[in-house]
Amino acid sequence: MSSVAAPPKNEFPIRVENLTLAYGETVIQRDLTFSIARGAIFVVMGGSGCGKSTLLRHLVGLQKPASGRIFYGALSFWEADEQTRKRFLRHCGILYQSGALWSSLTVAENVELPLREYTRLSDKEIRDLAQFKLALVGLAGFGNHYPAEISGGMRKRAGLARALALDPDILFFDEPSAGLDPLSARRLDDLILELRESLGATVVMVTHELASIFAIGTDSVFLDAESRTLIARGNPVNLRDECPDPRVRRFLRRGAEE
Ligand SMILES: Nc1ncnc2c1ncn2[C@@H]1O[C@H](COP(=O)(O)OP(=O)(O)OP(=O)(O)O)[C@@H](O)[C@H]1O
Repeated sequence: MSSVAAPPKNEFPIRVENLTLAYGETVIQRDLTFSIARGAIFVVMGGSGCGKSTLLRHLVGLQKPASGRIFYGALSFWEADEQTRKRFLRHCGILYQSGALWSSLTVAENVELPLREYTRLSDKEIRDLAQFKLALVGLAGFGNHYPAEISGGMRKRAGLARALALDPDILFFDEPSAGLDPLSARRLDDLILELRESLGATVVMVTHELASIFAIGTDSVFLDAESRTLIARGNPVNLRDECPDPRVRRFLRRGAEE
C-alpha cells in the first residue's frame, strides 16, 4: 500500500488522459491529454470561465472526472480508494487564492496545522519546523501575528509556508498573484522559482497574469472556452511567439494582432 502513495519518481509525475470535466450534464472541458514533467512550472492558461480552476480541483482530489484518468506516477488517482488518494495528497502542497488561512489561528499555528495532523513530531519539532518554513518565505518574526494583522502579500506567503509544511513534491497554486501589487507579485514569482530550485518540486499553477506566465512558466496548456478543449500546449513564450492558433497568440499578446 505504502508504495502506491510514495512520491512519483518517474520522468512524468503527472499524466492526464482523455479527461472530461463536467458539472452534471454541462461539459466544461473534454478530452484533455497532457503530461507534466518533474520540476516543471506548468501553467494552466485560458480565458475567463474556460475551466482552469475546475481542472485544478480535479488534480487535487476535490472533484471527480466525468471520464478519463489522472496519473501520479503509476497511481491512477481517481481509480484508487479514498484512503490512498488522501495519503497521496500529503505529498502535495496547495495554495488557494486567498491564502485560506484560519483567521482565529496565528500565522505560525496555521503552518503547524498540517504537521500536527499528519506527522508524529514533538511539539517543539513542529514549532521549529513552522518557524523554518516561515523563514523560507521571508516571514521570520511574523509567526505570532494573526492573518488580519499582515498584508495580502504576506498572507499569500504564509499560505505558501503552510503548503510547504510537509515538504511536498508537487505544489498547486490557484491564481497565486491575484490581488497583489506588481512588486509583490514579482516577489512571489521569485519565491516560487527559488522553492522549485531548492525543493525540486513540480509546480502546477492556474493564473491570468501574463507577466508571471512568461517569467516563470516552463510549460503550459491553453484551454479554450468555446471549443471546450485544449487548443495549445508548450512553453508559454514559444506559444506567444509561434503558436499557429491566432486565439492563443491574441490572448498571450493581450489582444494585440501580429
Ligand atoms: N460548482 C459549479 N457548478 C456548476 N458550474 C460551475 C461550478 N463552478 C464553476 N462552474 C462553471 O464552470 C465553468 C468553468 O469555471 P472555472 O471557475 O473552472 O473557470 P476558470 O477558467 O477558472 O475561470 P476564471 O478564470 O474566471 O477564474 C464556468 O462556466 C463556471 O460557470
